[in-house]
Amino acid sequence: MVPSRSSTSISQHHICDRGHVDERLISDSACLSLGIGFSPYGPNWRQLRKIVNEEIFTEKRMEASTEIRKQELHHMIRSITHHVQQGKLVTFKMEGMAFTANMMARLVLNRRFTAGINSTAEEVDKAKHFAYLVRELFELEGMLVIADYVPWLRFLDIGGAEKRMKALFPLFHEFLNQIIAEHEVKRQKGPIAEEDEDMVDVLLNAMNRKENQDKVGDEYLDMDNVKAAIMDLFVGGVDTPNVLIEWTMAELIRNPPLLRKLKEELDSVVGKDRFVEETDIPKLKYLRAVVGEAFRLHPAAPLLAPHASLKDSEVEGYHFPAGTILYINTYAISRSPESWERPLEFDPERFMSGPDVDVSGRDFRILPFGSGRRRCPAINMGVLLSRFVIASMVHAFDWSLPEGQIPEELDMTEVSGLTVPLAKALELQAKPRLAPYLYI
Ligand code: HEM
Repeated sequence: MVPSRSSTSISQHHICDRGHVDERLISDSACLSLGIGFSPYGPNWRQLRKIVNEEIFTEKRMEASTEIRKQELHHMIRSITHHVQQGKLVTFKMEGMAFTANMMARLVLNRRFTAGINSTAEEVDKAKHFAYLVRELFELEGMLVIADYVPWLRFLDIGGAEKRMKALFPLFHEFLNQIIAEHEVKRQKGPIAEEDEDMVDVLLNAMNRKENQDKVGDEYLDMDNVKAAIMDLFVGGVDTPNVLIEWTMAELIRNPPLLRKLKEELDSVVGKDRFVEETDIPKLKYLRAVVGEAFRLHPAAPLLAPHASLKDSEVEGYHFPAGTILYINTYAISRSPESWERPLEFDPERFMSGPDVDVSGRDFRILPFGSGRRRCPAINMGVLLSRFVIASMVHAFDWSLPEGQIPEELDMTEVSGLTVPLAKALELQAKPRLAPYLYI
């Protein structure tokens, strides 16, 4: 699909929604097709999306979760400091993953993903099991499966993805049942203040509302919808920000003058006696330009999620029969020389004059979160997290490549999948650069 005008047409005429679901993902479990991300357009999706838009990703809840993001970021800084003290390299992806997974797990499920130093043996076991489930799901989602392209070869299960999915889904169901049971126990003890509700509570409230109970058939949201939505929200929020964050760091390491400029901005706005706060971000114009440029050059999900035409349609002379699977190549769009000067160059200066880069789906030259009604519902959170992590990392540590490696030769090879991370995980040396008492 060619850049801007086609995307505009598709979005405006609403011909394009999620019609197709990855066959592997739903074949052995109704789970994903009943949630948000992979479900086809219909009453269930409309209701879940309304809850997500109007009750989950609201400004009020974003504000209420500030402390969770701050605490988890400080965990990340402490974990990196620990590596430094042991003379180890920092694998940026692993630290980022622990941050996003713990933060999302707390927001969605009210529990951490990794165990802390004071955790009991039972908590450690639970955290390990949870980590296993999520890693296995990410790996399977990213696998290239021949049968998705040549369906009649499915019976061969080349690569074994289907067998692994079959083994994984019962474990996921069991895990989700436990989470729901824990929430039910908590909820029976009495009403929960709005600011203490996690996303599971919000979904359970919606399911239990009289308005929903009175509905029938596809209109009715049941426990399977709630479980599928829990998975979507957790999984949707862990990998994508992490991929973007690792790419941004790689670009900064490869371009030392840009890294220096960002550090100078951070020092002048934040100083050296405290860590970055989310409230600093509006004053950090260069930071916003750096992250915007990373969204342009490295969209985490380059083909978005698969879309499909809902009816026979004509767009700019191309005919799309109903049911055509459409992949929107946002990677090609944001690297198109028709839209951008020097499109392959990482140059935050392009966003330094004028308003901030718009990644909300209105500027069809840059669509890291998609566009139209199936665009990411968590754009504000995704942008905020990416800016907050990059600002904090660049401000709290001096970063350099391991001995003998030079920035210009950093391996920027990509690996393909649902998301596109660096093929070789970024490994860096870190040195704390702020007042020493902050790292204790
Ligand atoms: C940098 C961060 C993020 C990026 C780049 C990103 C990107 C995307 C993209 C490209 C899509 C598909 C859009 C389409 O197919 O048109 C999507 C959908 C979705 N994202 Fe995000 N996302 C991010 C953060 C998050 C977070 C933090 C959450 C949850 C807490 C989340 C939850 C979802 C969900 C539920 C959908 C499915 C929406 C639907 O089909 O109606 N995302 N995201």
